[in-house]
Amino acid sequence: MNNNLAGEAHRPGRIEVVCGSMFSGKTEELIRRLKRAEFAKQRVEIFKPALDTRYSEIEVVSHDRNSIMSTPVDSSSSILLLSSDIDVVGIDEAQFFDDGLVAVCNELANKGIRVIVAGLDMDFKGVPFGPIPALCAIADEVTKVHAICVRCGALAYVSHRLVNNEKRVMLGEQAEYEPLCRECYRKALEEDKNKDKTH
Ligand SMILES: Nc1ncnc2c1ncn2[C@@H]1O[C@H](COP(=O)(O)OP(=O)(O)O)[C@@H](O)[C@H]1O
Ligand SMILES: Cc1cn([C@H]2C[C@H](O)[C@@H](COP(=O)(O)O)O2)c(=O)[nH]c1=O
Ligand SMILES: [Zn+2]
Repeated sequence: MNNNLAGEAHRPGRIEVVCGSMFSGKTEELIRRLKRAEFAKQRVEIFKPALDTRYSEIEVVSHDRNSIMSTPVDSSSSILLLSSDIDVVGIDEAQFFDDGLVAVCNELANKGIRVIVAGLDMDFKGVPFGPIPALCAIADEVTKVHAICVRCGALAYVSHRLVNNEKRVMLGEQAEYEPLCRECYRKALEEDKNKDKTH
C-alpha cells in the first residue's frame, strides 16, 4: 500500500460501530478514535441524543470522566443537516436515536465520511436496543467491547438494572446498573423474580 494513504488522514467513507454493555469502554474508544482524527487535522463533529444529560448537557463524557465537546440533537435527521464539510462524524449513545439513524449513517458514509457510532447493543432485558443491531449489519467494522462482570470477574455481556423500573429508557450509572456475565445475569434475574414474589 502507498504509505501516504495508510494513515488516519486518508480513509474512505465507512461506518464503524463500537458496542457492548454499560462500562465496557464504548465512550472511551469513541473519544480515542475521534481525538486521533483531530490530531490528523480532520474536521470532526460529534453528536449525542439531547435526552442524554447524565454527566453533561453538551459533552460526551466517559465513566472515567474523559470528555469531548458534542452537539446534542433530538433526531437523526439533524445529524445529516449538521454534517456538511465534515470528514469524521462521531455518535454516542446511539441506542437512543430513532431508526432513521441507519439511513443517515449510510448516506454519510456514501458521501465519503467516516462515521463512528457507539451504543448499547442490548437493553436491561437483554433485547437488542434501537438502531444498533441494524447499524451492526450495515457497518464496515464492528467492535464489541466488554466490561468486567462485577459479581465474578468474567467478561460481562449485558447491563443488569438494579432498580425497579420497567421503562426502557432510564438514565443511570453504577447505582442503577451493573455489568454481568451470562451466568450471573441469569442468576440475578432469578433473584429479582423471587424478590418480586416476596413484595
Ligand atoms: N465493571 C467494570 N468493568 C470495566 N470497566 C469499568 C467497570 N466499572 C467501571 N468501569 C470503568 O468504566 C470505564 C469505561 O467507561 P466508558 O467508556 O464510559 O464505558 P461505556 O461507554 O461502555 O459505558 C472503564 O475504563 C473503567 O474505568
Ligand atoms: C441498559 C440500559 C441503559 N440505559 C441507559 C443508562 C445510561 O444512561 C445509558 C448507557 O450509558 P453507557 O455509556 O453505556 O454507560 O443508557 C437505558 O436507558 N436503558 C437500558 O436498558
Ligand atoms: Zn459473572
